[in-house]
Amino acid sequence: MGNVFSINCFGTSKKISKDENNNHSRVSGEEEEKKVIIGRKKKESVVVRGGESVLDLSPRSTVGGGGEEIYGEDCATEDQLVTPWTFSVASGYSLLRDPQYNKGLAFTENERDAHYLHGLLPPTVSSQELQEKKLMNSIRQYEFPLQKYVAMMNLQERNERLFYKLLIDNVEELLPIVYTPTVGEACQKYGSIFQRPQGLYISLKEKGEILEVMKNWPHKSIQVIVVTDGERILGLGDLGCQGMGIPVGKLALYTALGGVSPSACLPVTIDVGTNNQKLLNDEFYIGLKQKRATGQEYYDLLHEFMSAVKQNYGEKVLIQFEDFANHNAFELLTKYSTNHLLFNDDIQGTASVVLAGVVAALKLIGGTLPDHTFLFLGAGEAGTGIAELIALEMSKQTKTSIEESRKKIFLLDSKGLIVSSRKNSLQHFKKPWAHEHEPVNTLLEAVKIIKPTVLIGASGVGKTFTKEVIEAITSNNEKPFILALSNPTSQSECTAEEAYQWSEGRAIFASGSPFDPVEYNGKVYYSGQANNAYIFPGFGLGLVISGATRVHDDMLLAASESLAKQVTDENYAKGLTYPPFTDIRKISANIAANVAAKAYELGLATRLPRPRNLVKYAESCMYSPSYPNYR
Ligand SMILES: NC(=O)C1=CN([C@@H]2O[C@H](COP(=O)(O)OP(=O)(O)OC[C@H]3O[C@@H](n4cnc5c(N)ncnc54)[C@H](OP(=O)(O)O)[C@@H]3O)[C@@H](O)[C@H]2O)C=CC1
Ligand SMILES: CC(=O)C(=O)O
Ligand SMILES: [Mg+2]
Repeated sequence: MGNVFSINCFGTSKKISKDENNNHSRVSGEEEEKKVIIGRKKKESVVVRGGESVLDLSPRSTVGGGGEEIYGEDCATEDQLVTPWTFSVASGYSLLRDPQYNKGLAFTENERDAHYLHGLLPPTVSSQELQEKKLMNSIRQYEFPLQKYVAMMNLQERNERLFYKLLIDNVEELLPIVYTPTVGEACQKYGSIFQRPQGLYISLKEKGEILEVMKNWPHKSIQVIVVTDGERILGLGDLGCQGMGIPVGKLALYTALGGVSPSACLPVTIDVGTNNQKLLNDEFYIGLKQKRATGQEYYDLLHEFMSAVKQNYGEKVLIQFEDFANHNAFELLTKYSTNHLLFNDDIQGTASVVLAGVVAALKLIGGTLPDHTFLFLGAGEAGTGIAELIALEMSKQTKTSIEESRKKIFLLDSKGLIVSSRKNSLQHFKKPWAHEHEPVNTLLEAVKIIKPTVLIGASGVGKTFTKEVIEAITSNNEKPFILALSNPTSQSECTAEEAYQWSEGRAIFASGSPFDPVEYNGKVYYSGQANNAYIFPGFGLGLVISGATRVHDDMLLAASESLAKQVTDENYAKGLTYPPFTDIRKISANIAANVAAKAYELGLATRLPRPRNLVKYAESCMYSPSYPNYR
């Protein structure tokens, strides 16, 4: 059996084996498979993969002027198949098609010369700023948000740095495209708009082989994984495998908003089937066409996944559970949070962002946190998660028990107010909220009887904050704080316009998906976006930079405190309870620093010694989308 030798950057040589068919096997090893073009070397170009350079095996020209095609398909027959990846290609052509390194027209003359790019690009050399301007012009011309989403995803697949530059520089304009609300529509239509796969798909078919499947992912140094099983995608229900849009979108925010390097992010969708009949009937559906696996089969697959993550990426990779249905979400969180670095964004990230909004809102609505009475529509992951963190903070402030603090917080589910007479039939996460109270069937009745000062919608059902509901809360409060958290916009409990109109301009309002400013009675009202996107990127960065081993509730409080502190007088003057997303990288660095500080304080940080200035350290760790210069 012959061998090809490659030279690694430390000057030693390493074998690339050939299999029995004389095909070059993939470069193996645990190193990051990171390609850095290090320049022309005589007639071969050289690619460094994870500290190892591989002599170019790219095609030579053939008689007749045509290039020998890269993947050897020309020589494939039905009997003799070829393996597409057995040829390692390092040409200018492949550089242009590698989103991690591609710069498009921004490749300089020197780079074009060094990397065989002449002729493959038109003569103009553009700046990244000009590329950005051109792309923003083109994106703005699309009529529908979904078209913009597809354009952005294509850009991400073509030129990663330019994608992040656009997203960072135009965050308020593009966040609603790559994230809620448009990502919701994208997930619904994922099968039809599907072009190039993004993220890692792990289905029941991979049972017993998840570790092997994970090794197919090109990057080895993963720091953050966002994983969904697609069963509760925003407020849109079970979208099965098409939920992939969510981990992809969340991780784009980890990079753009939190500065975690894109190659350290891994989006995962676990496909155990779907109970969405419309998708099962859809010929373009991309997932397993079967009903959802449940019970032991489901938990075994999840367990194999969790074990494979630890085995492949180590103890310190952060796992974010996202958009699982609540009948699995709480159980998975309890089961794995003691032995993995993980959190559930819908339960915990949302809690942290809403607590921050409430604390900030005190400047506008008055009183202290324990002075307020909270009423939730929705007692699932978001509702009970938020309620629990508010109660925790209240009991810290009042030095009373959490049971005592819970008495100021009421939740309604689809069957009415959660009260003690329902206790036996309640899901376990609702039980702590079963107050001694007469049954109440509707939200309107509950608002009238309980007289909340803060109303929080986390039901996933749009239009449930009716005119009567908002009038009722306004009649009891000079300034009611109303949060319509459900996503996407179609599921929002009310619109900003409705909140301001029906409260006659008195409500302080925030929502999960963004609303434009509203003009009412000659005054412009601004509403904040109460979305966990404010928290998870900075929260995750804080965990990563401190080398945290576990997530602790006090870290969620630390993130929340930091976010609330960053609301400025200028924001308050506009009625905002969250700072604008335009400052999000600074906000994330501060959140990261507060979370990391808490990790050190709790003895849960392993990155030692502790950096003295954690904000500066967080900033210094953040990914920049500017193009590097290639030798
Ligand atoms: N803004 C943000 O950052 C976030 C927003 N969300 C949004 O919150 C919503 C809920 O998410 P999540 O908590 O995870 O979902 P869950 O499915 O866990 O919970 C939904 C809850 O709403 C209740 N509900 C449903 N319909 C009604 C109704 N008509 N009246 C009263 N209650 C009702 C359900 O009742 P029952 O238990 O009886 O079925 C359940 O308690 C989603 O739209 C999601 O997009 C979620 C996370 C973050
Ligand atoms: C924002 C979010 O995580 C959700 O709506 O599920
Ligand atoms: Mg979510």
